Amino acid sequence: MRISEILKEKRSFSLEFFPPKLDQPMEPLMDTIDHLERFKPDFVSVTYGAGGTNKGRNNEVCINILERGITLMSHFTCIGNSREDVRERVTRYVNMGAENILALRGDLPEGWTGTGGYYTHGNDLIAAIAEHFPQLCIAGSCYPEKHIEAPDFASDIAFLKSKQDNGAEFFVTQLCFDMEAFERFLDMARKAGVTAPIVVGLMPVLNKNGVIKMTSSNGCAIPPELQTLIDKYGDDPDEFRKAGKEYTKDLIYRYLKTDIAGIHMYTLNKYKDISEIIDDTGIANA
Ligand SMILES: NC(=O)C1=CN([C@@H]2O[C@H](COP(=O)(O)OP(=O)(O)OC[C@H]3O[C@@H](n4cnc5c(N)ncnc54)[C@H](O)[C@@H]3O)[C@@H](O)[C@H]2O)C=CC1
Ligand SMILES: Nc1nc(=O)c2c([nH]1)NC[C@@H]1CN(c3ccc(C(=O)N[C@@H](CCC(=O)O)C(=O)O)cc3)CN21
Repeated sequence: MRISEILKEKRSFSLEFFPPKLDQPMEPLMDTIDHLERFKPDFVSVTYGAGGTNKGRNNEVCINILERGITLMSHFTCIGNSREDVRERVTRYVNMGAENILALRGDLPEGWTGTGGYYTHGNDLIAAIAEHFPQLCIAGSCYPEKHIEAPDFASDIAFLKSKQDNGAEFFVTQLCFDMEAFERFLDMARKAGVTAPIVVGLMPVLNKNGVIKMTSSNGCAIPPELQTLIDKYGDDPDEFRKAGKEYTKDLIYRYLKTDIAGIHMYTLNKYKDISEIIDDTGIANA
């Protein structure tokens, strides 16, 4: 199903998985999906390896999701893809039966200054996919705390608007723990004419290093409450996870009070804590 159609009817609840590295087995991920399938997510996304290291695994996981009858949205990036590569890979993806795609520039591999491919940014990739694959529902990404490379908010939001103009039908946000920043962003985007639904990308707080790595590499703030958690339980992974789950649930409640189109939760390929968060907050039944 096209996700844009789902978003017309309800607030979505969705999950994100990443393919295992090439030398890792598929079973743990399959086991995770087996466990999380019962929540009947409106869709699931599958990430796409930077530098193309696990593109093959992305395909495998996508096929599996479709075989399960779950609505799929694969990530797809410009990194290292010529014009022909994009045409070929997206054609293969459409032929699998997929109807949705998250079109991204992608993370630049260490030392790179550009995508090393024909397209240079999310917005031109979106335009190309929209032109050649009108049957696909295209999503783009957006940045409540602005993209780390963007010089200012105004330009980042102008590029966001151009993604919509180029054919993106909805957006998924970067992780954001700072609710005030999020509300400001939402306001700015709407004022700039971004009318498409905005689904929140949500990173569960389960592991100190994961949180620090993702926030610092993406230029996201660690609000005082989260910093307190790090200071208090940083040396005790179990206690951190316990407190982090409560923090995550609270974050979800706060997001649900805002004008968002859905919650897209990173599963980090784990199911126990994720299931607990979904059960306790009831987000799967909203
Ligand atoms: N937010 C999300 O849900 C997800 C984000 N990502 C990551 O997000 C990152 C970037 O992907 P996108 O959002 O597609 O990047 P993007 O191309 O939209 O933006 C990247 C940077 O370039 C600037 N920019 C955008 N269009 C431009 C243009 N036409 N000319 C000059 N500058 C422009 C932006 O302000 C930003 O600083 C990657 O690191 C990707 O892997 C990955 C998965 C999901
Ligand atoms: N810049 C950027 N690149 C991405 O690939 C990306 C985003 N942002 N934001 C949205 C989603 C979220 N993604 C991710 C990817 C990894 C972790 C993470 O915590 N990884 C852990 C390892 C997890 C594990 O293997 O158990 C880490 O320590 O890197 C979180 C969110 C991928 N996506």
